Amino acid sequence: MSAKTIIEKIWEKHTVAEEQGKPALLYIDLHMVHEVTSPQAFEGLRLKNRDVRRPDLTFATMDHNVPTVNRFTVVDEIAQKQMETLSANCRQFGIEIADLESPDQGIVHVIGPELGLTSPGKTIVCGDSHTSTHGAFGALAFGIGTSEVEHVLATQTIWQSKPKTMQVHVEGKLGLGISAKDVILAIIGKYGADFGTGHVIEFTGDAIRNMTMEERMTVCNMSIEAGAKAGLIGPDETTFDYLRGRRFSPDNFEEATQEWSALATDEGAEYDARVTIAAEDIEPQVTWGTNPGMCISVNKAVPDPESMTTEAGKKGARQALAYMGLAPHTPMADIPIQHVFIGSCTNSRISDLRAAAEVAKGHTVAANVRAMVVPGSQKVKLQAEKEGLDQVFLTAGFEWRESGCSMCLSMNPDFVPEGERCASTSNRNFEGRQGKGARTHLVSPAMAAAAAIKGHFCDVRTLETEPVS
Ligand SMILES: CC(C)[C@H](C(=O)O)[C@@H](O)C(=O)O
Ligand code: SF4
Repeated sequence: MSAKTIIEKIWEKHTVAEEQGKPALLYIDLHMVHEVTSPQAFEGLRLKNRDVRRPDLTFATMDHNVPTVNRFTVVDEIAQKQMETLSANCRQFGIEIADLESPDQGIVHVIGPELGLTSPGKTIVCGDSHTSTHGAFGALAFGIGTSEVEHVLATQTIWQSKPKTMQVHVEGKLGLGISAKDVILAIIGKYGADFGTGHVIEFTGDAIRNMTMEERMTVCNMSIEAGAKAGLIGPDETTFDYLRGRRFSPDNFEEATQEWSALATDEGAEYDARVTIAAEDIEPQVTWGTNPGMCISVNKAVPDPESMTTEAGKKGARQALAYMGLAPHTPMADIPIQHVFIGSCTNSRISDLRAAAEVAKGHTVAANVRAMVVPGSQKVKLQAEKEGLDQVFLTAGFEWRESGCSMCLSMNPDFVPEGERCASTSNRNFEGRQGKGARTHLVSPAMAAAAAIKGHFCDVRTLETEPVS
């Protein structure tokens, strides 16, 4: 038998039907649902008089539209309608939902792993691009469109063309104070925002192996920002330790771990493409432009579009700098910010909040800065409050919010006003992402907290920090 990657192993185990040169029909083990991309899909089922094939493999939450202050007072009519519709659909079709009153509510990609719904070897889909987050557990997890949501609801399968495979190898050891966010930004910065197109990425190497599950989720979350279909990491003891005892983890857990271990990419298996990056070269990253590939070390200056190697690159950089209101050669550390957002499915888990609190403790948010911390789920919020992190943030002058997608995208009351600048721990810095004319700079939680305190970007490694517990 030939050597296989974990990607091929999961693919083959889930193929229901396949014809040469055509997409394959894949079985889906877990379907996560949220309020934005599901209403039409459920409506489609009703119109065709169909049922949900496996409500037990479907799980819903509300996250995008949820206000993070006074969450029960939704002023936006569309938001209110989408949330009500999701509740009604889940009632009608017998799907479990983590609604606003549930202690399980949170961003869909935060709660899946928390509940143990996400596990190695599964095929996982959701009408949401950052479904790749779940790949951190060695699952094949990818975003789908609304018509595909309907197809999965009705059949528990999906048509998919076989993706190519790519290995992204992060060699060596990360420097002190370098986070998973810096790693994924540096990879996308080095190879561009589309190098993964058509591929599923497997992240490998010591730097990845040494990461916690939460850090691995940050890396896989942003594989979609490299253009990839999905990103994953082979499961190991770190994965099993995280999942042991979670609500939906299998009863025969130890047996399951043996099966999961067998998913590992075989020695000698070949990928369609391979790139590497040296961990020790990675510095704290900040984006300067309007896609996640436009990023650089905080200790460098805004690049000169004229230094780009292609005409398209020059044009793209010129446009990005015009939108961002930045001049070439400005040191990144000199750029003042007015907003800080610590949250999103990339960086709103407990370890992210701990990292930010460690920087914030004993400091005060700069006078001209509005900074907010938005936990990814109610569970994260509760845990943070148990540890006193909310008090650390509040004392330093940060706002402490309820869980949801919040300022990651302006689909709820949290947004950045036109022309203003935000240091954000989210995953997308596209034009208008955090509000019309808003200027987004992607950073890690520690770097965001440091920017909040200084009022401009700074290398977090140069700040004095205090342990929070
Ligand atoms: C609203 C949703 C469809 C969207 C996505 O697919 O990713 C959102 O989560 C995002 O991050 O842009
Ligand atoms: S936090 Fe942001 S990226 Fe994640 S699902 Fe919500 S809107 Fe999308």
